[in-house]
Amino acid sequence: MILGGTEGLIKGPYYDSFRKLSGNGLVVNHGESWRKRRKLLTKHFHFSTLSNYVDMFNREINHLIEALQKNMDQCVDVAFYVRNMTFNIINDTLFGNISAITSKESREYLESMATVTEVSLLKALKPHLNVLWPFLKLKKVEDDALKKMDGYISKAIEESCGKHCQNEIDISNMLSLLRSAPLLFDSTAIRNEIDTFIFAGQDTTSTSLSFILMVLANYPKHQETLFKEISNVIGDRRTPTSVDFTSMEFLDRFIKECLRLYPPFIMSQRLLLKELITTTGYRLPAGTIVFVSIFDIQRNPNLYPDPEVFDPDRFLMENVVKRHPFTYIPFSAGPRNCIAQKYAILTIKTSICRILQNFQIEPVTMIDNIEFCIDAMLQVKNGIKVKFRKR
Ligand code: HEM
Repeated sequence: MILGGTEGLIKGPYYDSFRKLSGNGLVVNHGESWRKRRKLLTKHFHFSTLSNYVDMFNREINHLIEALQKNMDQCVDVAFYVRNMTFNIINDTLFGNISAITSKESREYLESMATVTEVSLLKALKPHLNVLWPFLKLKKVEDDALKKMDGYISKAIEESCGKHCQNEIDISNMLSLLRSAPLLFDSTAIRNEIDTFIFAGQDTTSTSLSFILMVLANYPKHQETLFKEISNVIGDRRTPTSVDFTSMEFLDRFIKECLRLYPPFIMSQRLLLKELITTTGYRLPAGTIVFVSIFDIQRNPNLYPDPEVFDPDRFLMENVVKRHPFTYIPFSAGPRNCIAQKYAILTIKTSICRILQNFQIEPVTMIDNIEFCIDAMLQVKNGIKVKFRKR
């Protein structure tokens, strides 16, 4: 009722501190402004646009593979490599192919975003800090990081416009799409939306990929099954296309089971504008703040027996039909679900195929020993480490 209905369309106060990062971008916006923007931006993630992305994904994944080859047989902290790749992919998606940005500037942007996210999370968890904020040293740290991010976005927008914005609207270039609707997006709104998409898309995808690599390393039998499926479908060709994925049934179930156990975005929060009475008779008055714990729902033993056991068969069709669709919500569900779900899954599938075509993965971080820690995304204490061996 909360995710699927209209009562829970507004995000709760937990999100307020993230407004510094993304203003009134799509994640925190609401009402008519959100509806109109969502409608326009949905075009960008239409299936026909998505298939064009696979070439770009493959190009960026080549760089990841080169970097991993240099570190073969060593203990590798996967987040570092994967984050760079997902950041470059999102940049290409937002700005088209631009070259003026150096890898140092990208790294600084990522570091600044991590600082601002950390500070925002701190303020969300300790709201009293907002009152003291102007007097704290952390304010300067936050302001400096925001300034660096702004400089980066300005430079990227300037180059992208010079290269791509003079012609007709190109819906596969998000900046061009945003600029095509000046009444909806003035220059501040454009920057807010760009920050939103980097913020919403970067860490979520890289966190998912890091956990998937950890799972692959820990379950060699599943890794082999997946490799055989990839070899059967792609054969001798080097790079997958979006059509190939329609025949990779195990890959699909494997990723779903990973996102069930390790959803990067662990909790959503909503503010109820109207009273809501649940089917079991609870009365939630208007103004109630509702936490929806994605992590707990997906590990609820009543919905998933032996929830901690990794079993991709849970996503065989005959098992899926027995569950309510909202028992599996790594991308949330209902009108405010993830706008880029198909895009993210395509990024993940392309990356996993290419990585397994090149490497065997061995565990360093053992699943039985991991400890989760609180962050904006699901995280493991001490990071996720694996070894890549030549296949
Ligand atoms: C595996 C990767 C991803 C996961 C697990 C994920 C998960 C989610 C979830 C759970 C929400 C709902 C948040 C809430 O209730 O507050 C959401 C919303 C959103 N996501 Fe994703 N996401 C992923 C990738 C991406 C990517 C790659 C992008 C952009 C390129 C993106 C853009 C957004 C946006 C803009 C929203 C807000 C939609 C709205 O409220 O209308 N996400 N995502």
